[in-house]
Amino acid sequence: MSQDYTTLEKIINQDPVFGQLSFNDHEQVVFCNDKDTGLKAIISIHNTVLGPALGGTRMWNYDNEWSALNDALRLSRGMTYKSAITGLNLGGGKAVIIGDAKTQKTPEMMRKFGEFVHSLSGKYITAEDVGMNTEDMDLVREVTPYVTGISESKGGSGNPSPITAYGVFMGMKAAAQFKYGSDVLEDKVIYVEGVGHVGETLVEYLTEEGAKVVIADINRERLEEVSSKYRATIYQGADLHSEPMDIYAPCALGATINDNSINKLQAQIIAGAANNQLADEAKHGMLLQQRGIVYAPDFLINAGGIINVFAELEGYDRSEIMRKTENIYTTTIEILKKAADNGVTTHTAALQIAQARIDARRAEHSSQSH
Ligand SMILES: NC(=O)c1ccc[n+]([C@@H]2O[C@H](COP(=O)([O-])OP(=O)(O)OC[C@H]3O[C@@H](n4cnc5c(N)ncnc54)[C@H](O)[C@@H]3O)[C@@H](O)[C@H]2O)c1
Repeated sequence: MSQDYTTLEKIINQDPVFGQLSFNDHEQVVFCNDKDTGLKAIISIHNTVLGPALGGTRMWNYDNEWSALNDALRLSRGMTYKSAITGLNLGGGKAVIIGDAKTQKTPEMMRKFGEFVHSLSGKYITAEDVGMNTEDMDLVREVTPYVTGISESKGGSGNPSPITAYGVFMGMKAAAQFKYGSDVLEDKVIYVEGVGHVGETLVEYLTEEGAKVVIADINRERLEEVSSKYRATIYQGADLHSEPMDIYAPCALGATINDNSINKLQAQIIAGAANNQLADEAKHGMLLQQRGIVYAPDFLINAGGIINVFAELEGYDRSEIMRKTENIYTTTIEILKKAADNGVTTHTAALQIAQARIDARRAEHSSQSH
């Protein structure tokens, strides 16, 4: 069941914190408030069984605080499974800052946020997400070592988005191999929704391969820029999800596969970078399965970025990062097959593998402590 957190009555009638549906065994949630800088942030630590909770910080002008909390909870849970399925020794965490990244973000705010991250002593390690860039992470680095995705000039690995895009491209090709028996994307009509850091590089890969790429974004400047660079067609209509297409690549925010969009979708494959694409994992995953639409699980195919920032912690080796990211192709094929063989949704198949790894590590920990 998807959660409706938009009416006050519904919020009051549910237990407003631990009882809400996005709360799913999260270990710790930290509310960060600083009047001087205007910082209002939520750090959500979902799980640290496999290692410290690593996940980016998103700055977004949320409709309300409830919506921000839900985003943090859902995103941090996704990070747990992303790292687990990718074989990284990391837990899942994520932070959100409430506000407009264009007009409200200041260096003072970023440093203050860094102090809150530091107060968790490494249990949570941050990075960039929507509304953040490497310069912001450099500011956080001034006050805490628990940050990744800092500039190359400062010893970091820089912007992880191109690697994320490469992983999404690999996942998309794997889904095409599974669906069409060929992973060649030439002439496929592919809609990329959101041409920000990841979307743009994905468009580059797709146009290089000769796909017919259509792009959509709420930011007109981005559209013009990406369109002129890669000769991608700008979507002019008002209802992208109902357009005839082969592949839909959600690369903006989450939950675009929802009650409104799902029955209109004409794509045969969904493969994109956005986190939490399914508004309701069980229900919408099942509907996609019933409609024969191959859904490449988001947390599996968008793991390139976390592979990249993890390498920053472990010692940066670009060729190893690219190899691990390329491996998303093989893992995606395995998961799509597993889902088909077992009659479960692709999301469930991926989740089961990730959960098994966490459970095994938890069992190891508890046997060691007895
Ligand atoms: N950057 C990474 O390495 C990385 C890694 C894993 C997952 N992701 C996820 O991928 C997605 C994109 O990340 P990014 O770093 O490219 O972010 P970004 O902020 O650079 O780009 C997002 C783009 O989406 C556009 N957008 C927002 N709402 C939209 C809407 N309703 N319709 C169309 N366009 C819309 C924005 O204008 C922007 O251009 C996010 O969901 C993020 O969480 C990113």
